[in-house]
Amino acid sequence: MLSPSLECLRSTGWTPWFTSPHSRPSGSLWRSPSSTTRATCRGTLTLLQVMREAGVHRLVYSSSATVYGAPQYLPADEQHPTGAGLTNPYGKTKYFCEQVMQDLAASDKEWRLVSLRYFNPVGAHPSGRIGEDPLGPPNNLMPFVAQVAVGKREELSVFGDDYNTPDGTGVRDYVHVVDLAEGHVMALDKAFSKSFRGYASYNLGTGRGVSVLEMIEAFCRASGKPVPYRVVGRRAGDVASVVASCSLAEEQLGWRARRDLQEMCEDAWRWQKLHPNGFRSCQ
Ligand SMILES: CC(=O)N[C@H]1[C@@H](OP(=O)(O)OP(=O)(O)OC[C@H]2O[C@@H](n3ccc(=O)[nH]c3=O)[C@H](O)[C@@H]2O)O[C@H](CO)[C@H](O)[C@@H]1O
Repeated sequence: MLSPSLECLRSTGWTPWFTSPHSRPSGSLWRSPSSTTRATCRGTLTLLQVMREAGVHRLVYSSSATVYGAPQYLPADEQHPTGAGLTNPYGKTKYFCEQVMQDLAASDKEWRLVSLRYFNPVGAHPSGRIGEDPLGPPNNLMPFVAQVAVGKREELSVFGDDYNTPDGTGVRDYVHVVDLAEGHVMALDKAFSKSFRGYASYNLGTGRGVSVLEMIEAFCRASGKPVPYRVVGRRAGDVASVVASCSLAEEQLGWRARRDLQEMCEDAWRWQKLHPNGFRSCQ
């Protein structure tokens, strides 16, 4: 199993490797926690093993704000404890992989490992040609809202309005996918910089919290379409608020999110409107 990957790594030699979440997780991860663990942990461990065998030591890793669990303070910075009170299996796998990378970096000074803790990636490429195409009903908020706006689904279920937040609905730090992509370029620069060795993690968010109701309102404004919704019970594993402190990424990577909520909604809507059936609409 390892040999084709090993060959590929050896031939490229210097290439840093990314590993991404196997899919946008959420409700589905509760239905099959063991496959989430298998896909995320086994894939990362195999990749690290193959990299070591091939003498490739640079990696930009896709981690998640979920490693903070229910945050003890906000905005959560990189010093915030991780691993305690994790609310879902996906967060546990990301925490575990981060721990393995820290141990590797401590055991061998050749490693240069950069872990990016994504907050809530949303939006689409501004061209409207690349966007999110969930398989089945979307588990995450923005793609669901987009499918309601385009008429594919009747209404959104708002998971709880009794949280300790300004309007009672969950607050998250949504970040435009293009900002996120730019964060990866900066992280690559870091992995290649002469002064960097070992392991570092960075939050990628905006530092601004947005509630579910604010998101619905912003999407209606961007699309000019209504988004009917109904408040239902809380979703298992959800926390009230998660907001990033991104000053470390700004200081050490030179990265800052530049796109606001309106732009996230406009770009997601452009993609959804042009591709009501996702990538199948491209054929
Ligand atoms: C519990 C859970 O699975 N958390 C995952 C979900 O985080 P999040 O729960 O942060 O993201 P999300 O987009 O699923 O939900 C954002 C907010 O919208 C609310 N909401 C969401 C969908 C919906 O149909 N109605 C609704 O009200 C939800 O309760 C939350 O307050 O996605 C992240 C990636 O982006 C991480 O993978 C998290 O592990």
